[in-house]
Order: sequence, then structure tokens, then C-alpha cells
Amino acid sequence: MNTSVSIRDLSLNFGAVTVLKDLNLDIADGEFLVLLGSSGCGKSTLLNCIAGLLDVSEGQIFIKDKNVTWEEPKDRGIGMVFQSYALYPQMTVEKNLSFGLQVAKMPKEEIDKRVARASEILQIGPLLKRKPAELSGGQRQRVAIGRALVRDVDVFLFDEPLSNLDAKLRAELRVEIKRLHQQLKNTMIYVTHDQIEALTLADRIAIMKSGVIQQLDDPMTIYNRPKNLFVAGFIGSPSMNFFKGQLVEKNGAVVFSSGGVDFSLSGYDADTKLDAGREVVLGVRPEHIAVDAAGETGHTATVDIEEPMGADNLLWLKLAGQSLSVRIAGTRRYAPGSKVHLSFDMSVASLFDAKTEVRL
Ligand SMILES: Nc1ncnc2c1ncn2[C@@H]1O[C@H](COP(=O)(O)OP(=O)(O)OP(=O)(O)O)[C@@H](O)[C@H]1O
Repeated sequence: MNTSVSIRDLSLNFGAVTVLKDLNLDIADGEFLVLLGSSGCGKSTLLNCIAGLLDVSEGQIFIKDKNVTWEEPKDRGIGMVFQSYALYPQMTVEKNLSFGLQVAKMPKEEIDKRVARASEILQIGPLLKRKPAELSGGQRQRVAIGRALVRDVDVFLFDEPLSNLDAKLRAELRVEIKRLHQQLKNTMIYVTHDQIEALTLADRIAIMKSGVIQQLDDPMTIYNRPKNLFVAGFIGSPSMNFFKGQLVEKNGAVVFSSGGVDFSLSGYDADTKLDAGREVVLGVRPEHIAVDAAGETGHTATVDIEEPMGADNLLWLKLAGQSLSVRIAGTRRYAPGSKVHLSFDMSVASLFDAKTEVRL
């Protein structure tokens, strides 16, 4: 891997509180890496360490093979985009874009060229003479991205850049950021708590909890083969269904047994040997359960509630005393109380050890 950013044994303490401990992460040249986790997991702290806005307690940070651990933010070859835009309110858009370059004493010709290129890429040409107060949230964030763009940096750092925007604008700008990455091919490190942003934008996602990376993988691996119960429950909306039970041997095969119901594990893609006797949790996503599939008798469940969402219909069912959700086509409707037959696609299900919570 051609490394762009390398983090070695990084620890960061705020007083007596350890937020990051012995963290290691290599980010490839041109990669779009998303740091994903809930509030307080340390993702912004990690980004701020890379940016040089926080002093690390221990460890090193390399950008393009250069040890930048104690370099000033401006000397690291990074451009940062914040949730709050951080534009100069008294300056026009054009001045916001050019100001940093003027301070760095760049020739005017070169500044003009870079501002023109950034405004073309981000389609903010018509806004150049306006001030930030005269822009919408989405336009302000475009200008903030432009300000990183004109600096021609190696690495872009984004800290929840879309969180202040309404849902529609967020979806639009998300696509623009993806297009920007496809066009520029810079390394991008992007902090979010929004799993849709993570899944749609990332080459790889690092899912964090309590300052520790739980899994670092491409989005589809994270979605289909979560390493542990935390990752499985964090990714996916509605959440993965979880069933507590045991592995038991029936007629020479190991099956999953829960609430008196046996589930065949045929097709299950195991990471380790499945031994009978183990207490486990079975995780199955709502779209990996077929309802009344042709030729299947499966498990009988009762419809509790249906939530039609247009394209999809989400059924809440009762099976073996447990509640579960199943996603089916929006055109298929079931009245509460109906009996349905379920078949689980075990090839994309996950079994976790009940104690260690690690995928089996
Ligand atoms: N200056 C500080 N002094 C003390 N503790 C801090 C400081 N800044 C952050 N923390 C703590 O460090 C932990 C990680 O914070 P951080 O901002 O990195 O989390 P986050 O995952 O980015 O969350 P959010 O999405 O809410 O910003 C939190 O528990 C937070 O309370």
C-alpha cells in the first residue's frame, strides 16, 4: 500500500481521561477513509490530532512519509473542512478563498488560477462577490470545501461537514463530495456519526468505540461480515435482528436453537469452527429474511405491525416469543395478525459468541 497518512501507537489524554490509546491506522494514497462512531467515541479527537489542532500524548503521525507529529497545522499538507464552515463573515466568497494564499504570499496570477478552478469544480462562480451571510448552508459548505481545495493539499480532513444541513441538502452535497473525490483522487479522511454517509462515501470505514477501532474494512465487508456484535448493531437501519440461543447438534449437523425453534445453518460462512454447546447470538438483517418465499415452509411468524415506506414495507413480526423486523417490497402488504413463513438467508447472517461478542 502506498501510504498517505500513517498513525503509529497514538495515545491522547485529556488530563486523567484517556480518549485514544495505542491507535494504529494506515491510510492509502487516494483513499476515502471514514471515521464512524457515536458521539464521544474519539473520532473528532483523532482527526484533530492528524490536523495538528491537538498535541498527542504519545505516538507519531506521518503524512507522505514525513513525521509531522510536532509540525504546525499549516505545514502538514492538509486542508480541513468543519461542520461550522468557519468562513470569515466580513469577507466575500472570493476573498475567503484567496485570503490564505495571499497571507502565504502566493503570486496573484496563481491565486486567481486556483480560485477559478475551485469555483468551477464546486460551481460557486456566481457566488464569488457575496458574503457568507448571503449564502445557504449548502453554499457555505461548498465555499469551505473550496478553501481547502485552493491550497492544493495532499490530504483533505472533513469533520461532520454535512451535519448542519437539512436532509435533502445533505444528500445532494454527499454526492458532490463523492464526485469531488472521484475527480481529484486526493486522500480524504471524513468524520461522521451518520452510517449512510459512511457506507456511501468510504473506500474503507473505521468504526470506533471508546477510542478503539472496532473494525477497519470496506463498507460491504462491514455490512455483511461485522467482526463483533457492536459493529453489527451499529451499522444498518433498521438494526440487524438478534436472537439469543445455543449451537446444538441435530442429526449430525450443528444448528442454531432459540426459544425452542431450530434454525439450519446451511450456507453459513463461518470464521471459526462452530462447536455444539456454545451460547451464541444470531444476527440477521431485515432484508435477509424472505417472507412466504415460493416452495419454502420455513418458520411461522405472526405480523405485529407493518410500516409501509413507499419502496419498502417493513414488517414487525413475532417469532418464538421474539420481535423481529423484515424488509419486503412496498407492494406486498400484510394485515396485523397474519401468519407468514420466514426463511433466513444464512449465507449473509452472522453468529457471535455470547460472551466475547466476536463473530464466529
Ligand atoms: N478538551 C477536552 N477536555 C476533556 N475531554 C475532552 C475534550 N475534548 C473532548 N473530550 C472528551 O473526549 C472524548 C472524545 O471526544 P470527541 O470529540 O473526539 O468525540 P466524537 O466521537 O468526535 O464525538 P462528537 O461526534 O460528539 O464530536 C469525549 O468523551 C469527550 O468528552
